[in-house]
Amino acid sequence: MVTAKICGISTAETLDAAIAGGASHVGFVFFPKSPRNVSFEQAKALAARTPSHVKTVGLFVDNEDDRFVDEAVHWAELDVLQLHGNESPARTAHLRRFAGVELWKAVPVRTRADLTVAASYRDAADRIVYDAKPPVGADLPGGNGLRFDWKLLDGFAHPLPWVLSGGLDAANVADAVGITGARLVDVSSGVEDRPGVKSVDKIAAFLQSVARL
Ligand SMILES: O=C(O)c1ccccc1N[C@@H]1O[C@H](COP(=O)(O)O)[C@@H](O)[C@H]1O
Repeated sequence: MVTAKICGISTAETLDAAIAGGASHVGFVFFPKSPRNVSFEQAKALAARTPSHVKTVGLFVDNEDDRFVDEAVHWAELDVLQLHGNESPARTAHLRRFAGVELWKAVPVRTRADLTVAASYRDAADRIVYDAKPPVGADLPGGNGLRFDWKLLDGFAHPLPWVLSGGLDAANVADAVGITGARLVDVSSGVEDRPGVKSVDKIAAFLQSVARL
């Protein structure tokens, strides 16, 4: 069975579409530069609307403020902390202990050599999120709708359970899963009409594609 996370949710309508479509996870972005950024209050209200079988994920990027991360996670009662910046293994391990919830660490991928970084998070994270490495100078380290060469994962000895992300959409997710063997996929841009504006129809179509796998 393949499950899916819909990331960058900021409205009740799109949250409901993700839940109705069978998402296993929904993500809330706490990164002011992102068009999907949400406040503590928004995240708390959305998380409270989410049934317990759907796990809630708070996404942070290079946040130095332990208290901000901890308060966001606990105030909104989130299940998972996703770090999507340049957080070192030591910083990742620290935040995992501090927040006391499951932790996912993003690893940016353009070449096979990039994958070797994942092993350094073996004792620091619970899951690796493979995402496309953004171009130099990009505003966001993720959520850019860019994919990497999925064949790079062929034969790779994953150090931890993992998530496939980067440029997925309803039309390509079957190929992505077929090539990589991913059991959990994560999408943001591919279910939007424009950056930060999620589409109920695209969320439904993506989750239908995943349900057919
Ligand atoms: O979604 C964002 O705005 C975001 C901002 C900063 C870092 C990561 C972000 N999203 C994550 O990026 C990947 C891929 O997204 P996309 O489907 O290619 O748009 C995914 O893990 C999102 O959770």
